[in-house]
Amino acid sequence: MRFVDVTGSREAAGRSIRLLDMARRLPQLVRRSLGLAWRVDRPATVGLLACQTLSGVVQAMGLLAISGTLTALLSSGDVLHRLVQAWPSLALLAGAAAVRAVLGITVSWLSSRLGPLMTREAEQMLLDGCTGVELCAYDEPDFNRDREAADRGAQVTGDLINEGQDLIASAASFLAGAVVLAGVHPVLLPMLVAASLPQAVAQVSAARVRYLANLRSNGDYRLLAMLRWHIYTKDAADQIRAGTMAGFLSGRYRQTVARINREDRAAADKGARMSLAGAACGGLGSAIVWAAVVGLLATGRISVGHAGTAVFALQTVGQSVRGLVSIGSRAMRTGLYMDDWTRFLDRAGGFRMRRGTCRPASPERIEIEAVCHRYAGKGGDALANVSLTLRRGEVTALVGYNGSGKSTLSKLACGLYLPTEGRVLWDGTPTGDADPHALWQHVALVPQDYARWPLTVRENITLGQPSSRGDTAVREACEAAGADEVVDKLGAGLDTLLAREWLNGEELSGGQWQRIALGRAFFRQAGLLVLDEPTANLDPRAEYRIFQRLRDLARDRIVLLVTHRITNVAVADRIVVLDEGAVVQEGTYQELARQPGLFRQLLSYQVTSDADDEKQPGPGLRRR
Ligand SMILES: Nc1ncnc2c1ncn2[C@@H]1O[C@H](COP(=O)(O)OP(=O)(O)OP(=O)(O)O)[C@@H](O)[C@H]1O
Repeated sequence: MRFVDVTGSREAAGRSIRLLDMARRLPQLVRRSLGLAWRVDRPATVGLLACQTLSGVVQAMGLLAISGTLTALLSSGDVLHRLVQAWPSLALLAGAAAVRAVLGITVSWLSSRLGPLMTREAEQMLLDGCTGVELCAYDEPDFNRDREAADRGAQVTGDLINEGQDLIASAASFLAGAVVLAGVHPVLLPMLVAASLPQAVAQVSAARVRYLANLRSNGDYRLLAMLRWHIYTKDAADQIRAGTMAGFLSGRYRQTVARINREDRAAADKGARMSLAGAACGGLGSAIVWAAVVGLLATGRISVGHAGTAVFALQTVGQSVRGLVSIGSRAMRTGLYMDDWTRFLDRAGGFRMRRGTCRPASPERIEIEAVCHRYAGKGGDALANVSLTLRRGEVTALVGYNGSGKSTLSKLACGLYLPTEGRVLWDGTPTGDADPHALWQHVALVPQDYARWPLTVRENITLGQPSSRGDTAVREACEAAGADEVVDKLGAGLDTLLAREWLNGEELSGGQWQRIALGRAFFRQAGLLVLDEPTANLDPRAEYRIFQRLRDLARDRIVLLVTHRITNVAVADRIVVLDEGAVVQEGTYQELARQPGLFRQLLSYQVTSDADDEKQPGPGLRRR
């Protein structure tokens, strides 16, 4: 059981991390991190840049002060005279150190302020991106994989500001040291950079190895997240216990963790070997540079004071080159994750809603014309050549076996899916040409798996869009759905929070939740009401009330009802029977009940099972 990256495109991207590639992309990364920082907090971004620039300048001044101090101290004359001569340089040195310390603290304060803001902003942008994709995106494995990768990218966005800042600091420090070193003797700087190259190559290679290992474990990380969710949330807690599944699930978890650990260990070992080889070559290179300094001093090409300055400058430049490479490779890895995030935002996984701009009115007629629909990755059509007209004032019922395409057809009527072939027309406008949000203003949908929002009852009914009539409208909708009885028993009425796990929250039964879900559909003044198995969890009295109300509701809207309760579909003006994605019968209850066909078959099963129920006393009756 493993999630698989079908295209392998991310692995290919990971393999492309090379030193030159990194050098090319680092400025991009810094720019991108600064761009996001600018978006969330401009003064802090300006402050950061100013502090870093100042810090580099101060460091260069400090190095020059070292040169001045050493030259003064090593010159001839008595000690007091030499100290007096060295005094201004010493003061500059101390001042530079103090200013750098203050700047360092300011930089870390500003970075810690910006980092979390950037992460939250990146998450928000991702959420906005997700709500703007076509519903069919969720049926595509690639979309789900890209979305999860983008989520990880959003999480690490905040790290990039620290890494970006460290990079700028190392670059400033490198520049300061390089200027001073080049002043001491021009041969030293290129020698030092050449000596640092092996370490740079090793560090980048090690970062690539770690990123690729992480990429290979990506599917396993997703699996762990899924298992964790099922193991520790309430949803399946009863079934894990009653089904004694705990051992099986944690065994699966352990197996997956073991796979990740194996990958991690192999990457860590390989990375360490690379770093060791790089460090050995780097050490040899450094020894050559130091030997060059000694050679220059011995041959009188540089003074003792300059040699002392070279020592400090070499240390500074060496440290900053190592910093540039190690932070650079870390930033590169973060950048690859961030690439996943930006790529997702740019294309919304390739599923951004791009429909028309027509703003349809509340529909009088919905015409479904020769519609075929095929889900992603499926070999056959869920709907094949379906034609149907839904009219305001009518209740149309869809019936058929499981998987016959009823829910798919209802979602096409709502414009949630666009048909792969054929058209769905709202008063003549194809759903693909309409502004989707304007179209959904006219839709009230109770799907089979309705959401149980952890919000108050009121918000669960209004979906955060209260009407001008306030609670009166909410109460009317509750009454229509039979949810008034539920609300009356709740401690805080409409203000009750429907989330048991939170303080003062309440839990509802399955049927009570269904009444709330119906209440929210009745509250919405929408021209199309779609009820998919609206009474599956209701008791017979509540079910009776709902079906009684349907006729009233249909007076000024189109009602589409999907149900397996065949005896109840008599309420519908028209019944459409689906079988394997095709319409096989259409007519009134009386017409279809008389004709031989699937409807009569379905009806006979239900009537027989109802009659059997009547004949066979329940267990309680038998006991008596
Ligand atoms: N999101 C999806 N991705 C892929 N296939 C899907 C998806 N939703 C439904 N299907 C497939 O489409 C076909 C029709 O499903 P649909 O949910 O429309 O049937 P239904 O008649 O509503 O079934 P039921 O009575 O069980 O609710 C089924 O074969 C199902 O497997």
